[in-house]
Amino acid sequence: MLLCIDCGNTNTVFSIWDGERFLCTLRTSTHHARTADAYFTWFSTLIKHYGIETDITEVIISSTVPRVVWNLRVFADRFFNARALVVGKPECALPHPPRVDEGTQVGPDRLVNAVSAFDRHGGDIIVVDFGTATTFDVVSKDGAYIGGVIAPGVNLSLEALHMAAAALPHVDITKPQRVIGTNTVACIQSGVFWGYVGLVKEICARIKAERERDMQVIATGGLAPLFQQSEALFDAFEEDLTMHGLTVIHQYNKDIGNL
Ligand SMILES: Nc1ncnc2c1ncn2[C@@H]1O[C@H](COP(=O)(O)OP(=O)(O)OP(=O)(O)O)[C@@H](O)[C@H]1O
Ligand SMILES: CC(C)(CO)[C@@H](O)C(=O)NCCC(=O)O
Ligand SMILES: [K+]
Repeated sequence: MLLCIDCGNTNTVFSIWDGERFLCTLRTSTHHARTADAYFTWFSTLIKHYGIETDITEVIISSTVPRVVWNLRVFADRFFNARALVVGKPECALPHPPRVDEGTQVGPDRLVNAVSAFDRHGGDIIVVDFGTATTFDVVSKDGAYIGGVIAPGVNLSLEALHMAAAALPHVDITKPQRVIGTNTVACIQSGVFWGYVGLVKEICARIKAERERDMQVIATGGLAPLFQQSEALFDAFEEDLTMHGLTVIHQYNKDIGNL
């Protein structure tokens, strides 16, 4: 079995792939100081709680936080006797190398999203990922990541308002019924919710215009369904997009004899 680890700036997600389906998905907050032993304590407790029979022999990691990789590698090595494949490292091959400016370190989560979307839908795709940042990953017709857009994440924008303005409270995102807020909370929710609806529409329209073609828009990340409620911003929502991409990249490295 393959353990897929997707480490974002806010949350780290573990998912076990048995070759046909994901047996479970476990989420913890990202802490660079968490040790391999601490990961295992947490992981084994939950696996036992859910009564999952696991036989993990392989591990793949995507991490947007470089400092956590070392402890995750030790975790894979110590507890599963596995040498982890780490996306973005030279030893991890990708089906299509990214076409970006020389010296650019594309976020591994974005590379994984591009591979995943191409595997499921073919090329000419925009992936919108609502994580710590809201990212747009542009996938060419032949499946390469060719660039994109990075905007502040929804929760980050809400947090920034609260942090910077003494009179603004912490607010959770929700879909407001109206645009004109008649209290502070409603005003903030309107600004962020409708602001992001506009941001997604405008950026996707401009990407399509720049590429001079229609493109499918695939959304992922916990907040995507909330935004889809307003109007059809995306052609599809795929909760497991990044995890699926990790399985595809792992299989690709096996197929080319890299593992
Ligand atoms: N209705 C909602 N209101 C507020 N937050 C939500 C809602 N639905 C999901 N979320 C949050 O969205 C986030 C989705 O996680 P996701 O993995 O997409 O990104 P992240 O963990 O925030 O960022 P990163 O992957 O960069 O660490 C979770 O933190 C979850 O608590
Ligand atoms: C943009 C984030 C933070 C989104 O998780 C991540 O992909 C990242 O750190 N990227 C590095 C820069 C880039 O992707 O161009
Ligand atoms: K993510």
